[in-house]
Amino acid sequence: MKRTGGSDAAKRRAGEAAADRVTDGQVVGLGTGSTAAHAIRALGRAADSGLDVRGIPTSFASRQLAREVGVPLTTLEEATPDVAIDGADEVCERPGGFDLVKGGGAAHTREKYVDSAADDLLVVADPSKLADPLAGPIPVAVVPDARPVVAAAVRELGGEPTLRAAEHKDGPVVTDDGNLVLDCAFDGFDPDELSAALSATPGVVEHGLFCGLADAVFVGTEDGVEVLEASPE
Ligand SMILES: O=C[C@H](O)[C@H](O)[C@H](O)COP(=O)(O)O
Repeated sequence: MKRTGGSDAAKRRAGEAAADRVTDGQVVGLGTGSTAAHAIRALGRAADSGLDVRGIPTSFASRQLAREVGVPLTTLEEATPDVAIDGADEVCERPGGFDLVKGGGAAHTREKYVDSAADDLLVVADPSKLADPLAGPIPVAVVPDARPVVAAAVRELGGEPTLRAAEHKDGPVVTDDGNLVLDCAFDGFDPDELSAALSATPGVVEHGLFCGLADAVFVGTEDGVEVLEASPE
């Protein structure tokens, strides 16, 4: 579920600090959400000042924003991202890295394959996103016809699925790829085990657990940015 606790100034500091890590000639996975949007805007300004950068968007929204602010775009067919900058709904440190819950904006399917393809994943967040342990719910994108069987499988795993409703239309949220989202609440879970079980469920397109993918987390605060680097395992 989308957490809305952090201030926009904290999100901006995180986004700008991560964008600052991008170097000339790099291809950047452009995450989705209000925090990643600040990184995209910063990359637009950097491109304007002469930085050679190309972005691979993870959603309709990040593509639109990148176009508006002047980040040149490319695709996974043409390039591999050197780095991805993406937000998160929850961040929890683990040995050797971080576990994330993503998908509050229903973009986690594209985010997962773009973030996974990047050499480095930089997460941008505010302190309200730090969690230990992860609490969820876990967004699960499903093929629309498969919703009842995926919901039954989630209940078998001990979860309670809720079809995500759209805010400004009657009916459910439909993802950029035409899928539905089940927000699945669990009363405590092991991220690796749950991730594997959800990935193995027929009808699941992608889920919002990103285990061990992130290399660093930029946490914007009211007066600066704290950078959490993945600790050695
Ligand atoms: O589907 C959306 C994404 O996973 C976002 O990166 C995540 O929800 C965080 O968004 P925000 O920075 O707006 O809190």
